Amino acid sequence: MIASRRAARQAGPPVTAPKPAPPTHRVLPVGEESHTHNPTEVEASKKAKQRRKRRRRGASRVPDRAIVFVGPMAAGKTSLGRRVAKELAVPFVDSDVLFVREHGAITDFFAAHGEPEFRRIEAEIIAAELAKPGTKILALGGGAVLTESTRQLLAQYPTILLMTTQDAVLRTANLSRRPLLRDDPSAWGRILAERKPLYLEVANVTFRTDRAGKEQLTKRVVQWVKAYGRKERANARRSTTERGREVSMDEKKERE
Ligand SMILES: Nc1ncnc2c1ncn2[C@@H]1O[C@H](COP(=O)(O)OP(=O)(O)O)[C@@H](O)[C@H]1O
Ligand SMILES: O=C(O)C1=C[C@@H](OP(=O)(O)O)[C@@H](O)[C@H](O)C1
Ligand SMILES: [Mg+2]
Repeated sequence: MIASRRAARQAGPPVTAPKPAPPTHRVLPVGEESHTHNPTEVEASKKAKQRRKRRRRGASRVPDRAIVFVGPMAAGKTSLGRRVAKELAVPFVDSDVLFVREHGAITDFFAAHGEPEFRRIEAEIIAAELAKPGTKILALGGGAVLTESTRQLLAQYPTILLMTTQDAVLRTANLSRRPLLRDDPSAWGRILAERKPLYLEVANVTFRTDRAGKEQLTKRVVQWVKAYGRKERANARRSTTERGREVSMDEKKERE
């Protein structure tokens, strides 16, 4: 054993086969590190770094809590919310998806337990999700605003209302998964009329989803979210400075 170790020391480091030269025109996947001096790869790595920096800067402008989507059934909360989350590189959560995961299909649940029980569990799911820290996009079901405790909670979160028309909904949406529309699609307008004041009460901004494509809307909503975050940060900085000034004024008075 000792002899063989000595022999190994004398033999020097193990000889390995030379590594194959890196391919010269490999396009690096986004975010992959590179330690090569190949000019193409160095350039690609620089661009990936810049992209990551931009994303970090973008994320830092976004409010540090949930950004909530509300609005009538099939207005686009789930589909647009998911796109906006992807663009901002933050998690996406849908309260209906959380409900279905725990309690099964919403239509079946309505039939077996009724709407009030659905609303009770829905409100619990939303409150629990809002209580978790961190930035995320949270899409609610269309009737979530019927619950007063949910409306009160939403006052503390940037809330985006997506609005559309019955014609657009009947053209595009799959109504079979929505128990309130399944048997009577034209109930959409009546339900909206009842809920509209509640949507307006909780919303900070409204976007129409029947007047623009998903891509354009995603960009506009992302811009709004970033602007909201910037304003909020500027206000927080201003009030900290003002508080600082108040303290120093008090100290001054005490010294006099
Ligand atoms: N501009 C748009 N923004 C969002 N959704 C749209 C738009 N145009 C059409 N749609 C379609 O409308 C439907 C909205 O469904 P969904 O996102 O589930 O709405 P909600 O979650 O508000 O009930 C989807 O089929 C979606 O593809
Ligand atoms: O408006 C409503 O009362 C409902 C809307 C649905 O969500 P979407 O608004 O995502 O369709 C879902 O929560 C449930 O079917 C009840
Ligand atoms: Mg939805």
